[in-house]
Amino acid sequence: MYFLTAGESHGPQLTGIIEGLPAGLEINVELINQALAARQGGYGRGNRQRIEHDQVQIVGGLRHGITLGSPLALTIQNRDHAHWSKIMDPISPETAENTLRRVDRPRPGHADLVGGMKYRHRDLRNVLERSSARETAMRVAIGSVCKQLLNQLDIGLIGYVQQIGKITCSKDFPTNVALIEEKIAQNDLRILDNQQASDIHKLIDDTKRAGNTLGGIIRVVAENVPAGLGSYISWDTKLDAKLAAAVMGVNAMKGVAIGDGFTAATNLGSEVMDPITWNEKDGWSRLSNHLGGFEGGMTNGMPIIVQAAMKPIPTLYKALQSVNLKTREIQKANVERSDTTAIVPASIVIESVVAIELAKVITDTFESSNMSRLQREMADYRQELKEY
Ligand SMILES: Cc1cc2nc3c(=O)[nH]c(=O)nc-3n(C[C@H](O)[C@H](O)[C@H](O)COP(=O)(O)O)c2cc1C
Ligand SMILES: C=C(O[C@@H]1CC(C(=O)O)=C[C@@H](OP(=O)(O)O)[C@H]1O)C(=O)O
Repeated sequence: MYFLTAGESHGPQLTGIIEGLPAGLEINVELINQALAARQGGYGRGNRQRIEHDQVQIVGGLRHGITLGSPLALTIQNRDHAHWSKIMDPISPETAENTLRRVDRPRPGHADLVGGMKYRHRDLRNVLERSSARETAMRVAIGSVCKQLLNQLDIGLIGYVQQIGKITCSKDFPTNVALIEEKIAQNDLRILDNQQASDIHKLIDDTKRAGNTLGGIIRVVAENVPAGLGSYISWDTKLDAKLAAAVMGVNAMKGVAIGDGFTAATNLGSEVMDPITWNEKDGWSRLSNHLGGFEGGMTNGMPIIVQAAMKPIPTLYKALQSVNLKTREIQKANVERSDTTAIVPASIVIESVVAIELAKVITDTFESSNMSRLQREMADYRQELKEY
């Protein structure tokens, strides 16, 4: 299975294609739209989200709500395009008015300067339109399709916010997906400990007032994943490596950890390895899960735990120093309308890319041209693991 996205932030639409989904997979479009709405939400977002009302259209690969096994094609309209139709016209030549509105003061921390240098763009809009995290809306739509596939194989997963700026949002980290869903539904920060919400709202408000931005840490948990997905055989078959690449592929991510991650490096072996146990009913298991569900690049049957560190948003309303591309004068960086923090939507994006990687490894591992056959194969495999 693989996927591709296309589309600019203020272009007409986002487009996505997923190839390699089994035929016979029931897709609930409402669930995709719910995930898209969740990605638009969260405290700390900028005004763009008041304009957009993300809804997916499925324009290929689906008939009567059931996949055909052909490529699934999805689109999401950019409502804001209506205000940018001249500047973002795909066909007509650039107008004189547009030339005056070129972006020429690159923002530190965004793709502007290096993207301009590499592709030799003189209008940095040609870079920022695609480097914008607007594209993550499509990854969430694709992720929701993959999550539905996983759910139909009894695998659950959820992403939530663990830390915002310097505030740690919970001391306990449960692995029960239903429990996490229940807790994060109680606030607009996707945090477990609702009592912290007002402190965090204040932190975001103060940061916004100061023209500054915040990052944070996201945690994703996947439960009931069978052991043995991925392989130790070669470096590029390790599933933890693929997850790390997918997570780092999300805009603004600066770190990925599996399980205890960097903390494992400072602890003793006895505090990090997860002792093995067995019982008749459940088969093989572990007494703890410091390794986040991975050994040898393979799932080991424990919940998968992935953490992602997101840097603060690069566009600062109190802009940092930059240099004008045309005049070479030192000037303040360009300010595009921006989020103060996007840690909440990013938690849904990270959940989505983890779902995509899990769906990929499953459809690549098992015979997956038909969903009920895949379900049968997966059930047989789970039974075999139990009896090992
Ligand atoms: C959901 C989400 C929303 C974002 N919103 C903004 C934003 O409003 N302004 C901004 O400058 N960067 C925003 N970013 C971050 C930039 O897209 C990102 O920093 C930029 O593409 C450069 O890539 P890099 O940080 O991965 O190096 C957002 C990221 C995500 C995941
Ligand atoms: C459009 C989205 O996020 C955008 C991501 C983004 C960036 O630089 O990454 C910059 C902002 O773009 P704009 O200037 O158009 O408001 C965000 O709003 C979205 O998440 O749907």
